Amino acid sequence: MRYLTAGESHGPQLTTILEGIPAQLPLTAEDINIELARRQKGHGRGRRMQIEKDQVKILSGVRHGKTLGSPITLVVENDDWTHWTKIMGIEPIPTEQEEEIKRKITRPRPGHADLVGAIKYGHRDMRNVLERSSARETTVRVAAGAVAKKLLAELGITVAGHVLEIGGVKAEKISYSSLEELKEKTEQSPVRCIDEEAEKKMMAAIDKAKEEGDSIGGIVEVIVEGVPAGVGSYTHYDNKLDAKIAASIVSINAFKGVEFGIGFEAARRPGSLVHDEIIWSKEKGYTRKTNNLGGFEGGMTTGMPIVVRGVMKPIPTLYKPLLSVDIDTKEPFEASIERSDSCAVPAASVVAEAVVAWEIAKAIVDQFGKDRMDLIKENIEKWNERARNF
Ligand SMILES: Cc1cc2nc3c(=O)[nH]c(=O)nc-3n(C[C@H](O)[C@H](O)[C@H](O)COP(=O)(O)O)c2cc1C
Ligand SMILES: C=C(O[C@@H]1CC(C(=O)O)=C[C@@H](OP(=O)(O)O)[C@H]1O)C(=O)O
Repeated sequence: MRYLTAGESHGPQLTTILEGIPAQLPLTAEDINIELARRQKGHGRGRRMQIEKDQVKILSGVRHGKTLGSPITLVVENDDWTHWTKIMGIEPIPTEQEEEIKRKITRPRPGHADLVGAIKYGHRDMRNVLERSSARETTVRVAAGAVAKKLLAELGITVAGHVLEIGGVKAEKISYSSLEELKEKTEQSPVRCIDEEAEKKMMAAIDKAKEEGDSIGGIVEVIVEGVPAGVGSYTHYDNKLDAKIAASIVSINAFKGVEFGIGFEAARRPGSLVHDEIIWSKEKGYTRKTNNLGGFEGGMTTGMPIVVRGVMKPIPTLYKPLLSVDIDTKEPFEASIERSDSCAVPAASVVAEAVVAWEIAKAIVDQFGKDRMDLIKENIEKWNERARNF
C-alpha cells in the first residue's frame, strides 16, 4: 500500500491516491467524513476551521460501497479557495493590481518552512513554500488513515488517540476500561483529553497563549489493540515496523519527537523494571505481564497494545512578534500575521491516529495477503492460532 497527496492550502482542493487497498473492503464517504470532522475540532484552532467543512469525494476505486482493489482517489475541496483565486494565480490579474493582489511574502516566520524552503527552491515569494508546507495537507492524510482504520476494524483491530499534555498541563487521571470507552470519552472533550480537570487547565492555557499572541504545543498518544504478534521484522532496518511508525509521527507538521511505551523513561530504569515478562495461557497464548515497551520487540509487534506518543512543538505563526529578516531588504523586522491556530494538538492527535493506522494496515497487508479482505482475514486467523500454540 502507498499513497500520494497533492494540493495547496489555498488551492481548489486536496487529493490523495491510495494504491494497494485490498478488494472487498466496505467503504463509504461517511466513513471518511467522520474522521475529517474529528480533525477539524479542538479548542485553539483559528478562523480557517470555521470556513472549511471538510467533505470527501470518492472518485475512483469504490463501487456500491466496496473497494475494487484498484487505486482509490479521494478529494477534499477547500471552501476558502474562492477567496484566493487571484492570489493563487489561476485568474489573470490586471498589471496595476499585481503587487497588491499577489501579496508577495518576503518575511519568513521562525519555526515554519518559509526561509529554508525559499532558499532550497529559489522562491522569492515565500507563499510558494507555505502553500504546501501548511498542515492543511493533513486533511487528506486523515482521509487515507480513515480507509486504513476501516480496513483494520474489519480485522478486529482498534485505533484510538488522545491528548496527554498541552502547554505543560499534564493529564494525570486517565482511566478507561476499553478503547471504545476511551474513544467515547475523548470525543466529548474539546481538547481530546479524558482527564476533566486537566482538560479545563489545558483550555485555560490555550486561551492564555492566544491572549498573549503566543502558541503552545503538547503530547498525543495513539493506542492500537488487536494487532497480531510478529508483524514487521528484525531482519533489515527498513522492515522494522516501529521505525516506520516513528517516521510517520515525525512526518506530521510540527512533530519533533516520538516514544513507545514508557519511552524516554526507559533510560532511567534498570532492565528488570523495563522488559515485559512473558506468560502463556491456553486461551491467550503468549502475553506479557506489563507493556512497558509499547508493543514492540525487534521491530515486530508483540501482540500487546501498540502505544506510541508524539510531541508537537508550539505553532510557529505568532501574533507576538519574533525577530526575523526580510529577504528582499535584509532588514530585521518583527513578524506579524493575519490568522493562525494557537494550539492544534487536539487536531494533531487525529492526524497521529491516521498515520499510525496507515503504517499498521500497510504492514498487515504486506504480510497477510494483498488482494482481498476475506483471504487476509483467514490468514490472520490461522496465524493467530499458530502463534497461540507455538
Ligand atoms: C493540525 C495542524 C495545524 C497547524 N496549524 C498551524 C497554523 O495555524 N499556523 C502555523 O504556523 N503552523 C501550523 N501548524 C504547524 C506547521 O504546519 C509546521 O510547523 C510547519 O509545517 C513547519 O514544519 P515543522 O514544524 O515540522 O518543522 C499546524 C500543524 C498541524 C499538525
Ligand atoms: C487549514 C488547516 O490548517 C492550517 C495549517 C497552517 C499551517 O501553517 O500549517 C496554517 C493555517 O492556515 P491559514 O493560513 O489558511 O489560516 C491553518 O488553518 C487545516 O488544518 O485544515
